Amino acid sequence: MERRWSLGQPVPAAAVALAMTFLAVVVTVFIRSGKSKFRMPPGPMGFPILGCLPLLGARPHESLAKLAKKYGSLMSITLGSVKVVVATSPEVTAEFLKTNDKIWSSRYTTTAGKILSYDGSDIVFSEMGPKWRYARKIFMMELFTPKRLADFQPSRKQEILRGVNDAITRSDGGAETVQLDVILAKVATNIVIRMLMNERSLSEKAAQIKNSDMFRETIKSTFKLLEGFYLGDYVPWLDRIDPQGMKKQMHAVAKNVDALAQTILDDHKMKFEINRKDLQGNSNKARSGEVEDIVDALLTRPRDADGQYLSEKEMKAIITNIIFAGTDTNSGTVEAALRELLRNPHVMEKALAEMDSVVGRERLVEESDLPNLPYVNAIVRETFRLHPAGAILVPHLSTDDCEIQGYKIPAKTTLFVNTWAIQRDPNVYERPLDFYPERFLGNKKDVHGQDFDLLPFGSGRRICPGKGLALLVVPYTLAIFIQTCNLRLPGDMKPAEDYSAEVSSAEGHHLEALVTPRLSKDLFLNTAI
Ligand code: HEM
Repeated sequence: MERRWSLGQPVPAAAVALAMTFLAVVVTVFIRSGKSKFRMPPGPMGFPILGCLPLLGARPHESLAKLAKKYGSLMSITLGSVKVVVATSPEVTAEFLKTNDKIWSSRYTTTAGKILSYDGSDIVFSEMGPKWRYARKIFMMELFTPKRLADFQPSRKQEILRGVNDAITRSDGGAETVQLDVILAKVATNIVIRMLMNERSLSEKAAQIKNSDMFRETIKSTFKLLEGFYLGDYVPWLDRIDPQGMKKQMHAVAKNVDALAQTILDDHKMKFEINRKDLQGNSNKARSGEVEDIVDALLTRPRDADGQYLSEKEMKAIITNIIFAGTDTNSGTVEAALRELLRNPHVMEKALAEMDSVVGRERLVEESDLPNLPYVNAIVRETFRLHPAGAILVPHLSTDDCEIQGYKIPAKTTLFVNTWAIQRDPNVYERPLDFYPERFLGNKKDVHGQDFDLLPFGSGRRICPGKGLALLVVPYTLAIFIQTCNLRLPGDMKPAEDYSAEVSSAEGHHLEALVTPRLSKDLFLNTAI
C-alpha cells in the first residue's frame, strides 16, 4: 500500500526540537559506531528529528528501492524515532520471514491502525500473542473454510455478472466510456458483503448497506488513513499537536466504520432472536436450508479456551478486517490485470484464444474451469508480480534481538519488505517491467509464500489468510470479463503507462473503457438479475 506524508503546519517548539536532534544524532552515532551490542545494516543518515521520513516522498516503495540500490538489499533507516530495516531481495526476505519468522511476526501498529482496529482487537494490526492466534484460527477454521467458499460460489458468480451487465448497460453499445475500476470495486465489495450478510437483511439500515455509496466511501477513507504517514507515530511529541489533522479524521472514520459493523451485527442478532422464538432456541435448525454466512458463524460457534463467545468488540474488529482487507485488494488486482490487457493486445488475444478453446462461447466460464486456463492463471501471477496490492508488506515488528546477514538487530525493530521492488528487480526477473505472462508458463512459481521473489500475500505466520478467497475472486472475475466483454479504449486513449501498484481506487485513478457484449447476453442476464 502506498504511504504518503506531508507536514500540515510548521513544527513548533524549536527548543524541544534541538534537544531531540542532539539525542537522535547521539543515539545514531552510538549504534552505528559499534559501541552498542547491536550492529545495524547500512542506510542513509536522515534528517534531525524526522530521520528519513522526508526521503520517502509520495511513493515510498520507489524511494526505498532507489535507496536500496545505494545501501544494499538489507538497509536500515529511522523514521523519526522508529527504527526500521528494509528487505529488498528474496534472500534477505527469506532470512526474515522463513528462518526468523517467529521473531518477526508481530506488528508495528500505527495510530490509524490502532484506532481503526478497535485498539488491535483485530487480526491485521494485533500484536503477536494469544489474541492474534485465536482470531486468526477463527478466521481460517470457522469463517473462510473450503465449505464456505464453495457455498458462496453462486453469489460470487452473480455479483461478477451483475458487474458485467452494469458495464455493458452503461456503455450503451460502446457509445459511452465506463469507469471499470468503480464497477470492479463494487463487485468485490458486494462479494464480501454477501459472505458477511448473505442475501437477507432484516433491518432497513442493513439493507441500505448493500450497494450503498457510503460503504464505498468509508472503505476509501479508511485506506487513505492507513496508507498515510501520521507524524505523531514517528515523532511522539507531535501526537499531541496532530499537525496534519489526521488523528481527528481517524476518529471520525472509525465512528463510521463502527456504525457499519454494528449494523451488520445487530441485523444478525435480530435474525437469531426471531429464529429463537420460532424454533424454541434451536438456531441450528433455523439455519437449515439456508447458507450460513460469516457473521452467523461469528455469533454462534467460536469460543475461546474458557468457553466464551467473542466479545462484540472482537467480532466488529474481525468484520472490519474482512471488509477492508478483502475488497479493494481484490478489485485493484483485477483492475491492474485489465489495464495490462488493454495495454498489451497480444496478451488479450492469447487469453481469448485459450478461453474459446477451453470453454467455448456457448456457456459461461465457471470457477471449476480455472485450473484448465493456464494462460489466464499466468496473467494473474504476472499481475501480482508487477502490481502487488501492498507494495510494501504490512510492517512487521521483531519481538527479540535477531541476527540477519551478520547484522545484529534489536528487538522492537520494524520490518518493511519491499515486494514491489523485489518483483521488479532485473537481477530477479528478466525484462522486469514487461507484462509477460509467459514467464510463469511451465514453472511452479506461485504466490503461496514459498517463493520469496513472488510475495503478493506475504509469507510465514502473517501470510494473508484471505488468499483462498482472493485466488478465486481475482482469476474468476478476470476470466468472466475476458469471456463476456469486448473491452476497448476510447479514441486513441492509452491506459496510464505505469501507475501505482497498490489499491488503486484509493488513489483516484480510473480505468475507462468502452464495453460491448462478446457473448449472447442471454447467457448471463438471468444470473445477473
Ligand atoms: C488480491 C487480494 C489480496 C492481497 C494481494 C492481499 C495481501 C495481503 C498482504 C500482503 C498481507 C500482509 C502480509 C504480511 O504481513 O506479511 C495481508 C494480510 C491480511 N489479509 Fe490479505 N490480501 C488480499 C485479499 C484478502 C482478502 C480477500 C481477505 C479477507 C477476506 C484478506 C485478509 C487479510 C488479513 C485478515 C490479513 C492480516 C493477517 C495477519 O496479520 O495475521 N486479504 N494480505
